[in-house]
Amino acid sequence: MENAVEVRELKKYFTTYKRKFLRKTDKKEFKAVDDVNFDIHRGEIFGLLGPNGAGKTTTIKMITGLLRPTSGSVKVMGLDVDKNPMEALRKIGTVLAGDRSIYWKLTARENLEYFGALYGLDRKEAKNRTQEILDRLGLTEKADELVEKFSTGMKQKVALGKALIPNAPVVLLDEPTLGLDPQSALNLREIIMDIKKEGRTVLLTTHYMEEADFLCDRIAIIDGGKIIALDTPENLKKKINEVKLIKIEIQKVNEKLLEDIRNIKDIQQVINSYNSDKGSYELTIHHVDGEDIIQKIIDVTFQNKTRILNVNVIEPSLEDVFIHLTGKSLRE
Ligand SMILES: Nc1ncnc2c1ncn2[C@@H]1O[C@H](COP(=O)(O)OP(=O)(O)OP(=O)(O)O)[C@@H](O)[C@H]1O
Repeated sequence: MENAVEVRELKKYFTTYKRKFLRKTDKKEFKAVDDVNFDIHRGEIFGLLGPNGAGKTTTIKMITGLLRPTSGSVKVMGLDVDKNPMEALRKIGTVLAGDRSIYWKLTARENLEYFGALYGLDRKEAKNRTQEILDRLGLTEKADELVEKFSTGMKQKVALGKALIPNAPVVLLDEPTLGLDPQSALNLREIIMDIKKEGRTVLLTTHYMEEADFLCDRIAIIDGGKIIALDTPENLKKKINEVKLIKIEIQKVNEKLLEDIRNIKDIQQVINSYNSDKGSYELTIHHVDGEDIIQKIIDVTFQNKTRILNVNVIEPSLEDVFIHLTGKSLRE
């Protein structure tokens, strides 16, 4: 068996109702996950990326058995999650995004020992593994303090400890570094690399492209409930090699200016974002090597009475690949 996780023709349709005066009207079917297929190889770090509402959480919940699919199947280490839920779930350690399932009124040690018992470890094993994990996460000194007194980074580490306690072959981490300061995020990324070094498989969702680029062996990009690309970060970047990128920083922006730039020949996409540190706008412009393209952008901007503060020709990053494929920024 080569694959740690196999997802086949997975679908989750939700029925939604538009309410009118408390009466249910307008029944609609919403396809949150729509025929998703992928394999996660043993020992790899696999990233699942997508804009808000793309279907990541719904997919993950079906992999961990928290949600039943409308149709399709998920196998974890060869075990069908629907047919053998208990056995399959013993193969996955999980941290869900914004996971409040660690107990703030317990200490870090009590939390991990408790979850160890839930995963069926005997008392001695739970104690030993707890100590091992506390050491590894650098939490030993604070192990006997209440989690409620911990910083966000430390709470996140305890949550990661919860995913590690069952010593499962697959570890599922949903946004593990969300809201962490750079040092804590770096620290957590090193721990994720260590999990891989032990030969375990990691499924990771993240909003940080650089993190996905650095950590993941392969990445699936999901949008509108469908996988729209799946490859190594390098290959994904190669896919938009023919696309050139220009970033311009401008003082102000309006719809007409954006429209005028979009109408320039050979320009494919214009993404506008506000840089609150600088108080200026940044346009990322995707084009296919048009002639005098920078001059044309400058002319149009000038005609719209806007000052250009900076122009840069840049190499595509994974974030640009993502924008190119989905038309959206990951942090929109
Ligand atoms: N119980 C539900 N009933 C109806 N619609 C739902 C339900 N759960 C999720 N959805 C919808 O399914 C879509 C996918 O949601 P999901 O939470 O999987 O997205 P996501 O990719 O995890 O997004 P985010 O990055 O914002 O967490 C969304 O449009 C959401 O509103």
